[in-house]
Amino acid sequence: MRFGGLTAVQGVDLTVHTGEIVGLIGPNGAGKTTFFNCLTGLYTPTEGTVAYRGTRLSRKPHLVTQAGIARTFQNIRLFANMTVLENVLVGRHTRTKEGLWSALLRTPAFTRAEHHSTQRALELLDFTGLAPKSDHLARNLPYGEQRKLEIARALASEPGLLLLDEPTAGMNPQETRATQDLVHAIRDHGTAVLVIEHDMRFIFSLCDRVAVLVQGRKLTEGTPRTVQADDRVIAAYLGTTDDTTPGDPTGDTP
Ligand SMILES: Nc1ncnc2c1ncn2[C@@H]1O[C@H](COP(=O)(O)OP(=O)(O)OP(=O)(O)O)[C@@H](O)[C@H]1O
Repeated sequence: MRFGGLTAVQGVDLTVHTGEIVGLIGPNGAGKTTFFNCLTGLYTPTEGTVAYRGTRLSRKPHLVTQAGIARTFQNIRLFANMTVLENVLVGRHTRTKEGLWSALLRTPAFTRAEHHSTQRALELLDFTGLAPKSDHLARNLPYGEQRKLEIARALASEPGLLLLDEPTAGMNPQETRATQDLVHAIRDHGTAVLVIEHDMRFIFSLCDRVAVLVQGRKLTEGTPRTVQADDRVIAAYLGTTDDTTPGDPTGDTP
């Protein structure tokens, strides 16, 4: 993926298996979010294709969601003036087949689908611990619960792969621990998880595997223990690789 003269992501190949949590780490500007944006159709890669379960993915975000990939964003993107339940229901739209006319005419098929969606959304609120706040406006939730709601909304599309972009950013240690438990529970329910995060303690205790991006390329991939012990990873974070790190054109260590 190129932006003018800058190659933000190049030749990154990453497999996430069902029942696995994979971490994607790398210094600021390494291309992590760009990689997510290429996967989810927000960016059209200047070269290459994106495939999921052997099928080439559409470049339209809602079709990517329909194909089974859901995501959360670095900056929370909730419908602030809608309730918690309504936010999750919005996440169901790619899983409901009823069209505009059946909605306007409130056909029996539409009513059944609506009932099923509400049931499923309530189950997800239970699962994420937000059920007692289902009728609260999203904007009135504390920060940690807003992040949880984003995850619940993403899960509403019943993804096979969930992409989490910095899910613990701005959280206190208690909220971070709760998020870790939630991600484990999601994995245990059979959803593959790929997570970007700067909190290394969180990533190394959460993930089964970790991939490291540096200047848009995959530097290495392995178990948390292997990656933690890799001198090249430490050098990349400190900006002491042979190449200068992005955002540090002098190559000076911070
Ligand atoms: N829409 C865009 N237009 C131009 N350049 C972009 C765009 N999006 C990302 N970039 C550039 O691509 C590079 C990778 O950015 P990206 O946000 O993917 O990195 P990141 O690893 O997610 O960083 P961070 O950890 O700081 O969020 C950066 O140099 C960034 O400035």
